[in-house]
Amino acid sequence: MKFKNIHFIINPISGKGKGKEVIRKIYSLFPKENIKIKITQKKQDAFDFTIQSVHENADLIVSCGGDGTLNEVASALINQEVPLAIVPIGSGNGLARHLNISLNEEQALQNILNSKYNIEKIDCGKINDTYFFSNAGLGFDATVVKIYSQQKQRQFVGYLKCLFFSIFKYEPIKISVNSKSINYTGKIMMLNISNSNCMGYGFSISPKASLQDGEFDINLVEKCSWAMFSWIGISFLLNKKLSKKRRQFNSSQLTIETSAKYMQIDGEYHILNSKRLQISLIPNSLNVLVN
Ligand SMILES: Nc1ncnc2c1ncn2[C@@H]1O[C@H](COP(=O)(O)OP(=O)(O)OP(=O)(O)O)[C@@H](O)[C@H]1O
Repeated sequence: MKFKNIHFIINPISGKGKGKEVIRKIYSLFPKENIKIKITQKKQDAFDFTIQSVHENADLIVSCGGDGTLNEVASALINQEVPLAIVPIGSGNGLARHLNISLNEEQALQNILNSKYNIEKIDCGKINDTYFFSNAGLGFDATVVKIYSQQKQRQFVGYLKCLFFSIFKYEPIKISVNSKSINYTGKIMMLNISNSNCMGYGFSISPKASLQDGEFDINLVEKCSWAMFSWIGISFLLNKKLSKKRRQFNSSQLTIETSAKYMQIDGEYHILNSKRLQISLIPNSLNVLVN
């Protein structure tokens, strides 16, 4: 095995408690002298444990959890040499899918053990003081995530239900977006900023997004009727533009002024405490094991 001091950061409740099963598998697969296991108990633990692991000279840090845990571990590794590996046990797993990491936890662990992955540098995103790795959004997708975060059914069917309920809850929001490629002020249905090409569950609204191109792939959907928005939803599935209300552009820097009270960041619900969002891409800032 290539790595001699692997630290596993495990969220035991991720993916309906799959984390506990992962702990057993790690102990059965990896030599004890080469590993350290840290189990999170609450939000922020994964971030703090990762910072600690860097100081303890870990040569690989493995996030075993969903997108929330992954966001915390990766945020602590920006501009550090030590690489990140992912054992995806959440529900969406957007970044892991983009990186072609096995969604079977035992296989993902075997691939780390047998050094099947390569180390590559990827771009990361920053919104004010918060990092993101997969995608972030304001408007409709944020409403879906907000409703999803309040319910217990954390699987695809649950997600579809939230999508349906969001149609009745959602109100278009006022926004002003400024970047080198677009200046837009008006009401929107949604604004999604993608670093990776996958939002979770294999679903993508920006299939050309690359983690290594130095730019975000951005989709802005202007306020429109629900019939038109549904049509645009179909355009996302077919990967065709189909409507002038959907604008697509690339940028590495954006400034947003918004009346929105919340947004989604890597599929997690975030309350906004500022009306001004400074969004920037940090190129080649994270070392990740990829397939
Ligand atoms: N022991 C714990 N008990 C309760 N919550 C925890 C614990 N450890 C971490 N958390 C928090 O649990 C939340 C959800 O974690 P995570 O996203 O990894 O799993 P998930 O919700 O199953 O996956 P996904 O986000 O892909 O649906 C995170 O906000 C994390 O900080």
